[in-house]
Amino acid sequence: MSVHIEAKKGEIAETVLLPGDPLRAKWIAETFFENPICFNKIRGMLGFTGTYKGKPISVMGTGMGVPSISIYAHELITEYGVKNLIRVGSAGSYQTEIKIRDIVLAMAASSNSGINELRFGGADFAPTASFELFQKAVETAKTKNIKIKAGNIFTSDEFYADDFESYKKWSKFGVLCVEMETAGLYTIAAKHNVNALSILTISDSLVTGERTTSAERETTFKGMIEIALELA
Ligand SMILES: O=P(O)(O)O[C@H]1O[C@H](CO)[C@@H](O)[C@H]1O
Ligand SMILES: O=c1cc[nH]c(=O)[nH]1
Repeated sequence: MSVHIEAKKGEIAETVLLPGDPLRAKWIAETFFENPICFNKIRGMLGFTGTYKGKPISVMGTGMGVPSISIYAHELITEYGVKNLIRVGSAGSYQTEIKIRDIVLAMAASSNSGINELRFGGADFAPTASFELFQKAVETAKTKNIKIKAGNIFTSDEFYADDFESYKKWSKFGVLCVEMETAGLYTIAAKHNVNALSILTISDSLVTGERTTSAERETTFKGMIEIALELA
């Protein structure tokens, strides 16, 4: 048991899928895992372990934002020996050619979060994906005939920005989409020398104003889960 997770040692697999939404974690476990068992209910942050094609795998919600995912990533790695942390999240598109329901692999995460400024005394740290997981995800998507896009994404501390137009600067520099956790996840994984990858599905577009419903965000983003499951 750690501060925020009530699982016993050995109850969490080496590979954990990490959606922000705990109900997406429940849906993933019930839809894709064989014999899922719930290992965490603390703070309603549901976590499950089961198997997929006979291999152990876990899924757990992270909550929203860098501080929340950083707490869970830290405890999963240091208390439970987790080696592969795969975020399966939703994101808002920053580019005309990145459409609703497109899947984006985050190669790196730019951010306005203060965590790394704090950590590195004002210098920049570039949080990047695990090459091994990234390569495996690209190969899996190819095999399954699932289209993906990959590149730099933006991890924001704000969902509701004061200046809506501010996204255009990032868009101009080729950043593909925005979400709220990846820079934190990649940094904690780097610190502990384990693997992390964020696989994102576009839920809305800042360019066109289109958006999916909350129900869709909870349960219908199957393509990214099908890729993530093969990374165990
Ligand atoms: O769908 P999830 O994984 O929660 O990800 C995105 O959705 C939340 C905002 O609605 C933030 O957590 C953002 O990163
Ligand atoms: O963080 C997020 C997630 C989805 N869409 C956004 O605009 N922001």
